[in-house]
This record gives sequence, structure tokens and C-alpha cells, in this order.
Amino acid sequence: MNRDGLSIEGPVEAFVQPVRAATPDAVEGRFTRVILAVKAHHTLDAVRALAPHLADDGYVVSAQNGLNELVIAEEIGDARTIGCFVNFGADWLAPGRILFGNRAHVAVGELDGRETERVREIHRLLSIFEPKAVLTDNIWGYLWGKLGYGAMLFATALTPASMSDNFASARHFPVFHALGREVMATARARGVSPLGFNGFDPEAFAPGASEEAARASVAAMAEFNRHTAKTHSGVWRDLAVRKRKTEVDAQIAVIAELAHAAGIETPAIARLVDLVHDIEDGRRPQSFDTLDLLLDTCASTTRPAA
Ligand SMILES: NC(=O)C1=CN([C@@H]2O[C@H](COP(=O)(O)OP(=O)(O)OC[C@H]3O[C@@H](n4cnc5c(N)ncnc54)[C@H](OP(=O)(O)O)[C@@H]3O)[C@@H](O)[C@H]2O)C=CC1
Ligand SMILES: CC(C)(CO)C(=O)C(=O)O
Repeated sequence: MNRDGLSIEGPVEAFVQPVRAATPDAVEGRFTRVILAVKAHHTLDAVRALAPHLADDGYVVSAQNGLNELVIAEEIGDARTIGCFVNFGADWLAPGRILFGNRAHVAVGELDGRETERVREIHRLLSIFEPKAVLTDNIWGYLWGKLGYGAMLFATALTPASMSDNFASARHFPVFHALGREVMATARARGVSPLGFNGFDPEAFAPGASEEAARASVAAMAEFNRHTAKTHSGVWRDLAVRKRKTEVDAQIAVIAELAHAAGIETPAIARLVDLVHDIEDGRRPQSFDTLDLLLDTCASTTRPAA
């Protein structure tokens, strides 16, 4: 990147941006604004490494999946943490080369919902990248919406197929239905009002919602993902391409812990976490047989009581 710049490629935009890049050990100086974009399980290490480089009035914006804002705020304080939700698709292709696969929802907000000068400025900067970026007073609503969708993306990564083809598989609808319902029930138990985006409709997975509404949302997610050059999720890439651990513990297992604390059962999430571990550890392949094991759990949890 230092030699050639950062190359953004793909159907959305193509350009080369000159940048100054440094590995963590070579970073010098103190900064006011830090955008954190490491995988969720690296958040704590990264925050500890960057903290000495954060100005007294500096802050960290979490451009990640998961509830990383909780981890960051625990380490450096609520006042130095800003929430962010990103749903566009990007793949690392090679050093200095990134595929920008599609535009999608982006939102930013203070953790307590206030509209401060600094969050307005971050929103202005994000809008250069994504003109429809939202400045929100409910960032937790977006983060929990993404957790609902994210749990489904982890399920799609159990197979070799694209996100879209997974969502379009009518036989596997109970998987997406059960995962969405477990996550949305947990969000509500924590007093969060989850928000929707790009086909994901939180109301469709709320307690008491009709199966028809959930089917419409899953179909909308299949359609949305049909039009991206990033055909597979980051989770799938971690397993199939990068051959490394996924964010499943930091992003998904944590939902089961929060659900348990609220007295909510999460059999689908528990099974999903186990199956992802099985693939990470080489005990199972990415295959529809693996997804079918999750289907067995989900079909029994979503089947109406006799
Ligand atoms: N890619 C996408 O389309 C989307 C991603 N997200 C979320 O965004 C976050 C980032 O994802 P993504 O960009 O795809 O991930 P990548 O793995 O491509 O990038 C993460 C980078 O963080 C680096 N890193 C790891 N630990 C540290 C550390 N302690 N200090 C400094 N750098 C570190 C990694 O280096 P190295 O490779 O050397 O380990 C890697 O370059 C994740 O939470 C993901 O779920 C959200 C929406 C879409
Ligand atoms: C699929 C995507 C880009 C969201 O649409 C994502 O969040 C991921 O790859 O983890």
C-alpha cells in the first residue's frame, strides 16, 4: 500500500488511493479519530495497542460486525467509543487490493443516541464513501439487526453455495427463521428496538410475527445478495479461502450468553456455533449435509406444538 497505494476494485468504484500504512508496532503519534476494522475476536488486542495513540479527546469508531462497542467502551470508556453499522460487501484480494462488491446500508451513532458535533463529522466523512449513510440515534438497533442477519450469514457459510442461493433454498427456511427469532427475542429482552436494512426485516422475526412475513424477508435477502460481486460472506471466506478461525465466538456465541441471562433459549444458535467450530477444526466439511444438521435442530424448534 505504501508503494502502490490502496487499489479499490470491482463494479461499484475502481480507483487507487495513496495511503500511509503502518503495522501496529510501527505506528507513531496520537490521533483523534480511529476507525477500527479488525475481526471481532481481535478487538481487545487492537484497542489495547491503539490506546496509547489515542488523543485525550480522541475516539474509536467500530466499523465491525458484532457488539464490539461493548468491548471497546469497557477498555477506553463510553465517551471515547462511537457505534457504527456496515453492511456493504468487501473482500481482501491480495496485499493492497480490495474488492468493493456492493453498496449497502451504513449507519453511525453515539452509543447514547445524542447527536454530537463529532458524530456529525464522522457521518459527513462516511457519506463521501456511502452517500446514503445514516446518522442514527439508535445504533444498537442497527447492531442487533445485523446480529440477526449475521447469524443467518454464518448459517450460509456452512455450505459452499453463495449467500443468495442459501437464502433461496426453501427447504432451509426453518434455519433462517429460527436464528432470526432467537436473536430478535434476545434484542427485545435487552430493551433494544432492532432496525431493518437491505431485506432484513426485524419485525418479521419478532415473537408472534407470521411465518409469511419471515418468508418474505428471507426472499428479500436472497434477492439483495443476488446483485453483489461479493457472493459469499466474510465467514465463508474465513473458512474456505483464508483457512482461519471465524468471528463465531465473539459475534454469535455471545448472543447465546446474553439470551441465557435474559431467560431465552437459543438451541439454533448453540448448534450453529458448534457446527462452525466443527468446520474450523476440520471435523466437518462446508456442505449442505452440515447445514442439514442445523436444519434438524431448527425444524424441531419452529414446528408448532401439537
Ligand atoms: N468484509 C466485509 O464485507 C464486511 C466486514 N464486516 C466486518 O468488518 C470487520 C473487519 O472485516 P474485514 O475487513 O472483512 O476483515 P479482514 O480480515 O479482511 O481485515 C482485518 C484486518 O485486521 C488486521 N488485524 C488483526 N488484528 C490486528 C491488530 N491487533 N492490530 C491491527 N490490525 C489487526 C488483520 O491483519 P492480518 O490479516 O495480518 O491478520 C486484517 O488485515 C469484521 O468485524 C467483519 O465482520 C462488516 C460488513 C462487511
Ligand atoms: C455479507 C456481508 C458483507 C454483509 O452483507 C457481511 O457482513 C460479511 O461478509 O460478514
